[in-house]
Amino acid sequence: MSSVEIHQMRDCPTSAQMGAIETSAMKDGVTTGAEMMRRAGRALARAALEASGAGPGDRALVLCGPGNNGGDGYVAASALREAGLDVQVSALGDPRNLRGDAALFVEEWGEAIAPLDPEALGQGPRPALMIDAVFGTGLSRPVPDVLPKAFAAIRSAPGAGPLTIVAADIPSGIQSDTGALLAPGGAEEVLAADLTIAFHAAKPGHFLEQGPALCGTLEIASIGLSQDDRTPPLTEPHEGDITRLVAPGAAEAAKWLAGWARPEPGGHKFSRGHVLVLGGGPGKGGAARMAARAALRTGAGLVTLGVPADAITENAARLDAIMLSVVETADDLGGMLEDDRLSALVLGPGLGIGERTRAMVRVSLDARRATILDADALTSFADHPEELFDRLHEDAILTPHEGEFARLFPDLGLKSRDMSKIDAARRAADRAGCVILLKGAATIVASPGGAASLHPGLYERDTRWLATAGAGDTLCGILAGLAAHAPDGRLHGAAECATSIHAEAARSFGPGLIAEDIPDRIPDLYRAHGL
Ligand SMILES: NC(=O)C1=CN([C@@H]2O[C@H](COP(=O)(O)OP(=O)(O)OC[C@H]3O[C@@H](n4cnc5c(N)ncnc54)[C@H](O)[C@@H]3O)[C@@H](O)[C@H]2O)[C@@H](O)CC1
Ligand SMILES: [K+]
Repeated sequence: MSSVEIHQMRDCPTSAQMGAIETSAMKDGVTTGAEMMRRAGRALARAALEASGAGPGDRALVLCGPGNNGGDGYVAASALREAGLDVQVSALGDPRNLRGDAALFVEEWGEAIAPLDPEALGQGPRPALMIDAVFGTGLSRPVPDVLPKAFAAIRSAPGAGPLTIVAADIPSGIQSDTGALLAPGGAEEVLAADLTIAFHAAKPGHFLEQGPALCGTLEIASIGLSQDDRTPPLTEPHEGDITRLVAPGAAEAAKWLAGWARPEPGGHKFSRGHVLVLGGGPGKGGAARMAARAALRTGAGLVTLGVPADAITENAARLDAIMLSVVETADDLGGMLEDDRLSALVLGPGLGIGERTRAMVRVSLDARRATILDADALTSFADHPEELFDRLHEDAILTPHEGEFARLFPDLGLKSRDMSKIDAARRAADRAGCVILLKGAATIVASPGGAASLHPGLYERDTRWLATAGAGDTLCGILAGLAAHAPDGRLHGAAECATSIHAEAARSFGPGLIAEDIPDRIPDLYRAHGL
């Protein structure tokens, strides 16, 4: 199978965009619908044979739906038959109603097609492999109850060996644009695949909400559509509204990191940027110190921590290369910002919630530096988010987790949104007038105007060890370290790169990771990428 690893720069199209890509390829004579379906179904069969280890004489079951996803299933059924397996096909809906390419492959299959009947399927024997080709990108409403019932019956049918379930494009029930599971409660366990073969590109639903829990392993199969011409230059925000999938592989990461993080030859510390991290009072300094250390490790030439006078002694005892300044009030901060070599600001980690923080955010934003707002700097505006939005500008970035995001954008928060996480971040970026980095297992970076990228900390880029106290503070610091010497208006690219550095640093440490470990992994990461 011509699969590619997911950590390459790729488009991550919605269902409508996927349709448009296919239509334009057919119009341009690149391929035909039947050819795409044939490639999809054959890739599916090959992957299923490989994943299950099944061979001639083994039983295979193919569940086919009422659309083109079902068409892929009929191709796979014929291919598995050709490979010598004992294949049964079971269909949701009447296969005689299928039109176009799918109908062609029903004819090619030419054998019996049983209705999707849980009782009959539960009698066994359980197959060695099953292909789920019921719904793909066309799922538009909750799946009928018969589907999870059929999956449950097949799983518990009598049989000797294990069952491998392979999903065509996306597990049936997962909405391809949002990752939401459109199925009755409790269906997630029965509908889960061991392997998902996504066609042409990974879709948002593979990374968002319940998607990752149901996909198993994710592989991408080419179906003969050209891939490359849409990929934008590295580090530039993506024009248009196709989400960019950001998880660079080694070669791309090297170029990317060189562009963002490598010092200029003959430069000096000020040419590498000066980051100011603002911190809170005594006993509250850990988060800001971690952000500061991450900024320095990432490549800022200088980092200063600004804290109230009564927190100086404590911080001085913990810091060496990082400088300390007394910043009691917003006026003190305004004074410091007269030095225009201060190029990036971090406000939020451990800063405290309230008027002091709000005043410092106002002064920072008015100074028009690269300004990263996180944690307490966001929560301080929960009651009056418009006051924040009015001041934000294109050199500012908000880095909320879902909880902080919901405080600023209640209608776009996880519990109330009726759109994908990606579109929620896009809307928020438009409303706020700045870049939004919305954290999670899939992190979204969105800019006003629609550019959006998705960084998947999932599948082979699993970052589960990042779910630890203070990890977000180090992300702010990494971002500041890059933004400190990034050209104006390039925060989207800096945010993509920071998310990757953060994730890769965490992954390279692995089990037992705590936030303090993250900055100190960065030198190895840079060296490994030839910086
Ligand atoms: N040319 C193409 O369009 C190609 C499509 N491909 C496959 O086709 C899929 C998309 O095909 P379609 O757009 O036909 O969509 P699907 O096959 O995913 O499903 C759409 C069909 O299911 C029905 N449906 C949707 N939700 C339902 C529900 N909850 N209950 C009952 N019926 C429901 C719709 O009315 C429609 O008949 C992709 O995921 C991919 O697997 C591939 O074969 C490559 C080529
Ligand atoms: K499917």
